[in-house]
Amino acid sequence: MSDTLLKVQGVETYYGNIRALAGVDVEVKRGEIVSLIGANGAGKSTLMMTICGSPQARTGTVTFDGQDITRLPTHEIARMRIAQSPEGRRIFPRMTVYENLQMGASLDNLKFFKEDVEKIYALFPRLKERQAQRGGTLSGGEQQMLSIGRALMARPKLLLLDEPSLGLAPLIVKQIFDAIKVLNKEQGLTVFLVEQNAFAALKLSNRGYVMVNGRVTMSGSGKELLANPEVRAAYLEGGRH
Ligand SMILES: Nc1ncnc2c1ncn2[C@@H]1O[C@H](COP(=O)(O)OP(=O)(O)OP(=O)(O)O)[C@@H](O)[C@H]1O
Repeated sequence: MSDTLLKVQGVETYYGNIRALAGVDVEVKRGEIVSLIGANGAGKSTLMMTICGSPQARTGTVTFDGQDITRLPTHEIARMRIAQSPEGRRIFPRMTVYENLQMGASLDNLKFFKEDVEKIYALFPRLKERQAQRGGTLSGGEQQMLSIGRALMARPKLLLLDEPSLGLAPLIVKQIFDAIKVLNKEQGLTVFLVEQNAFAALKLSNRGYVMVNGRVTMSGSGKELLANPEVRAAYLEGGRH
């Protein structure tokens, strides 16, 4: 079994005539937390969505667990156990917390359902307290916890997180990032994270990539990128750190 879980090679993704990704190479090894940072519109969400198959890459390849998934439909990619907490959380607002978690469970794993829900409640006790409450009435932080919890119900090999800290107070961001650390350390979960909060993301990550205008312009360990003067000037100076 290779160390590499996800490999993105030379990927170009278009919206009509607009090229959002201009030849992206990214690799995530088993057990790593890897972050992708960059400004608004750099192409970060497009890369997440391309990994999930919608939109598909026009050129290049996405390989997951040794298999070329570039042209697979999204539901088959999900069945390979890539789960996503998308930008904006996208929970079901009229369903309860518990029902939202049910929606994340895959038919393949129903025998683990109770155990998996309990694990998520242990990770985010707030969700247990709110289990009968409708998703749309939760706070932003609780909705983010639910979005991550729902993704975890799929028992992912790779968890994709798109801007989990967006719009949340620093204390809540810390709770969520601490939970990601626990999942990684205790369950060995591999995480690929898109963030504008570069400081929090790089601090948490083994490695990181910087994206500018649809291209990866820098990569390194979380520590190296945090210390890099260009990264500091562009993404960290004046930020919360
Ligand atoms: N559905 C779409 N149709 C057309 N263009 C799009 C679409 N989605 C994104 N784009 C364009 O693709 C580029 C990359 O957008 P993307 O959302 O991937 O960036 P991002 O780095 O995730 O930014 P943000 O942090 O603001 O979400 C932008 O120029 C954006 O305007």
